[in-house]
Amino acid sequence: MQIRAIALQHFRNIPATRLELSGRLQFFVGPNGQGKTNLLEAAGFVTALRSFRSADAKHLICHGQPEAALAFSMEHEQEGDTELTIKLRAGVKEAWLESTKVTRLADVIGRFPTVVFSSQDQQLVRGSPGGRRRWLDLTLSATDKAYFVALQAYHRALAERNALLKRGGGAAQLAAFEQVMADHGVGLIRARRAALAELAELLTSAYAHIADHAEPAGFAYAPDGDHEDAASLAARFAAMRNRDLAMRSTSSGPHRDDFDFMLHARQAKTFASEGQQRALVLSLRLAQATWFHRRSGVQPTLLADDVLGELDPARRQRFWAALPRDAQVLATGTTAPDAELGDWQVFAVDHGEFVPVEAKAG
Ligand SMILES: Nc1ncnc2c1ncn2[C@@H]1O[C@H](COP(=O)(O)OP(=O)(O)OP(=O)(O)O)[C@@H](O)[C@H]1O
Repeated sequence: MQIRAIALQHFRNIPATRLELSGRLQFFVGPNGQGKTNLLEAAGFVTALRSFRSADAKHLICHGQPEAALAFSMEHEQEGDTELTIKLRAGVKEAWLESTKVTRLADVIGRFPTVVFSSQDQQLVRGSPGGRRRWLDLTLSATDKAYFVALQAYHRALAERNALLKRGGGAAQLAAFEQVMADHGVGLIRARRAALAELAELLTSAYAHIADHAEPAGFAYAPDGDHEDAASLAARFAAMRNRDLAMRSTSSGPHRDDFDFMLHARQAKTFASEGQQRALVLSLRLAQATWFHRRSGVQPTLLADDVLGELDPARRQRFWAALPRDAQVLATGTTAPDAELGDWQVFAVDHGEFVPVEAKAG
């Protein structure tokens, strides 16, 4: 997939802009706080109609404006030239594919894959389980509609059970929601286990490209209760009922799953060095890109937010060499990219304005 044009209005600090993107490599250069990440954040919207850094859409609308608009023209391996338009208002998000309104997220999620490489990614290794779960759920949801549907159904039933627990609800009603959660929950556990096994192989191979030494990398999946079938998961929910009534929320289940990053069969969050953790999360994003491509046949657009600057020159070269040759890359940095890293279309970013920088002659 290649994004050929991006038009934004009142998105964060970008008043109005239309960028025509030519070729495979675009670089957005400028000092801190000018709007480089905002542009990548907008581009990332095409995958799941949401921001990769803010859960709350109201932060995305330019201060003092009632709404923001984002429009994308994309060349797509399977769908040809496609236009996607998104409008954001306080509490309201609407999207159109061509001129057809999108009514279900399931119809677009993952059709336009992007992968973000962010300087915040080390939080995936070191931070709370919620961030890792969100990453895994998005990676699976984007390539497996059944997973996305099961995840939604599980979370709907979980929300209903929690509401009932707060009201001190009866056993029969709780059991009904537990059955729905169990039916969908076992599928989530199974899919997560299989995906992490496949992603671990991709992670090890990407890590070997980026790091100085090839080291076996992977994940240790820690499901919050390992259940092979719905009956055993339902029994677990039932067994927790009294405790959950006292806590007024569902204390265990797939919504509490976690996994650790492993390097050399040791927990990366405690044993890996800063540099190893950085190489690990870059490898994770490469693995995610390969996963998307393998599953959908669509080459994701890569959004590299100030990652080149973080790497020493040797790793920068290796990272670059590890990217798929035919992937579009939108990258940001505070200094212009090295010429040897490719033939970039460069835009200077200044207070939300994007100005094409002419390529130097010769
Ligand atoms: N809703 C909003 N309305 C107006 N401006 C906003 C809004 N949200 C963020 N900003 C502004 O956007 C700017 C941040 O832009 P961005 O995060 O893209 O920076 P950047 O160019 O990537 O910088 P860095 O190199 O520091 O990462 C800040 O000046 C911030 O005040």
